[in-house]
Amino acid sequence: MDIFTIFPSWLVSTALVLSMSCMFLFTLRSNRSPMFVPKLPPSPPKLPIIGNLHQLLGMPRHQALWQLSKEYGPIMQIHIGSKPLIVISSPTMAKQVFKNQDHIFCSRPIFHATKRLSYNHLDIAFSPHNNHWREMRKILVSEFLGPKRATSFNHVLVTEIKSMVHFLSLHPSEVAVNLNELFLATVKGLVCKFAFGKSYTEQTLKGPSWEVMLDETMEMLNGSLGDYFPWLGRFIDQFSGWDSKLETCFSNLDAYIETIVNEHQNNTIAKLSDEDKDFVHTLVELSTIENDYGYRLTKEDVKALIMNVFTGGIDTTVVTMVWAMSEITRSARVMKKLQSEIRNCTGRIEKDQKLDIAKMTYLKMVVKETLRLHPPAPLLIPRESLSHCQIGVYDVFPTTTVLINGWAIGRDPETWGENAAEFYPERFENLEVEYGGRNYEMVPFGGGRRSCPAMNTAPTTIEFTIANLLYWFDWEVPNGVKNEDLNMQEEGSLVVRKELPLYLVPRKHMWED
Ligand code: HEM
Repeated sequence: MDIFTIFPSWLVSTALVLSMSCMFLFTLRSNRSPMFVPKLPPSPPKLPIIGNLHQLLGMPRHQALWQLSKEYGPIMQIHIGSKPLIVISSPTMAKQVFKNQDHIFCSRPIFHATKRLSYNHLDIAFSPHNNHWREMRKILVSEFLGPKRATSFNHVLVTEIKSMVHFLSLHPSEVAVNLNELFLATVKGLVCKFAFGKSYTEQTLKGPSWEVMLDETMEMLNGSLGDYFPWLGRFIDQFSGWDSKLETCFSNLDAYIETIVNEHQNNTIAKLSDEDKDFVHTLVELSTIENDYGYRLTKEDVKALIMNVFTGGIDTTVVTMVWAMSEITRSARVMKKLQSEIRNCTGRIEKDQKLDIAKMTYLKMVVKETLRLHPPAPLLIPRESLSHCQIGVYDVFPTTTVLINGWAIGRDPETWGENAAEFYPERFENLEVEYGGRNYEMVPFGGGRRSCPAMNTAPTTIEFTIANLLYWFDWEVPNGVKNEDLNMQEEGSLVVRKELPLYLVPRKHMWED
C-alpha cells in the first residue's frame, strides 16, 4: 500500500510542495545568516535539579565563587536550581557591567523577601529600574546624604562618638570590650538620631529588640529556596516555616517603622524650623504637599525609604569598623603608624574638642584597605539585565541575574600584585584608586547608577570613629592571645561579618608631659 491510498493525492502533493518550499526557504535563510548559536560563559559542571549549589556549600558564597572563577574565568555562568546566574570576578568585566553597559545592568532581580520587606519594591535598593526608583533615590541623596544636611550630620556624629569615648573611659581597666556591640549601638544611635530624630531603642509594641529585628531582616534578605527552585522550593518555604518567618519579620519591622512615621506625623511639622526637621519630617512633608520632585510620596513610600536606611546604613558600617579595628590590631606596624599620625595631627586636646581628620592621609588609606579586603557586601546587591547583550565575547540574555564578586575583585593579583591578600595600606600611596573609580579595581560600594548613594559619606563616619578610638586609647587582644593571631574567619551571605565578635582591651592613652 502506498501513501496515496491513505491520504488523498492533492493533500500529499500539497504537503510535499510545502515542505520543499520550507526546506528551500530554510536553506536560503541559513545561507544568508547562520542560525543564532549563543556563546555562553564557561560553566562548572552542574548536577540535575540543584545545578551548582553543591559547589557553593561549606564556605561563604563569595569565597566559593572566587575558587570557581580561578578555574572558569572572570565571567562564568552557574545555576542555582533552575536559575542561571552570571558571576563577574575581575575589574575588566566589572567595567563592562558598571560603565559600558550600565543601562542594561541597572535593574534588580525579584526575590520573595526583598519584595515583601521593601513594601513591594517601593524602596531604592531592591526596586527594579523604573521612574519610582529614580525619584526615591533623588530624595535620599538630596534630603538625607547631601550637603543640605551635612552640618546636622556632623553634629550628631560628634555627639555619638563622644559618648562612645566616654563609655570606654569609664570601662573597668583590663576588661575586654565587645566592639561589635559597641559599634552597633553607636552606629544605630547615629543613623536613628540623624534620620529619625531620636534613637528609637525601645520597640514600643511587643516584639523583638531592634538588634534581633535587624539581624532577622538581614537574614531574610539572603533569600530562600523558593527563589531558585520555583515549585519544590515554594513548597519547602511554606512547610519549613520560612514564609511565616518572613511575615513575622515584616510585621515586626513594619510596626517599628510605623511608630516612627506616626510620631512624625503627629508633630506639627509646620512649626519646626528647617534645622529641627529630621529626614522623616521631610519625607512626611513630601507626602502632604506637591513637592519639587513632582512626586507625592505615599506612607508606604516613606516606610520603604526608612527600611533602606535601617538595613543599608547600619550593618555595613558596623561590619567595616570591626574589620578595620581587627586589621589594625593585628599589625603592630600599622597601629603604631596610624596612632602617630592621628596624635601628631591633633596634638593634645581636651575631651570636649573634636578631632580634625581632614589631614589624616594614612587613616584614609587604612579604611580604604579595609574596604578592599573586606567589602561588607562582597557580592554587592544582585543585578538583572534588561536586554540581550554581550560581556566580553559572551551572550547574556534579558532577565539574567548578575553577581559581581567585589571581594574577588579587591583581591585580584593582576591588579593588586602578589601581596593582594595582605593588609598593606601603603599600597595607596602611589595609586589613585577611588571608590567606584574609573577602572573598578575595588568596588565595595558597587558602581554605575545603582552604586551606593552613601559612597562619599560612609567612609568619613568610619574614619572619624577609628581616629577617636586610636587617639584616646591603646588596644590589646585579651587572654594572652597574640595580636597577630586574631581570628579573621568570615561568616554571612548578603553582609559578611567577622565570624567571632571582636573583643579588645582599651587602655587610656597617657600623654608624656
Ligand atoms: C561602609 C558602608 C557601606 C557600604 C560598604 C555599602 C555598600 C553598598 C553596595 C555594595 C551597594 C550595592 C551597589 C551596586 O549594586 O552596585 C549599596 C547600595 C545601596 N546602599 Fe550602601 N553601603 C554602605 C552604607 C550605606 C549607607 C550609610 C546608606 C544609607 C542610607 C546606604 C544606602 C544604600 C542604598 C539605598 C543602596 C541602593 C542603591 C540603588 O540600588 O540605587 N548604604 N551599598
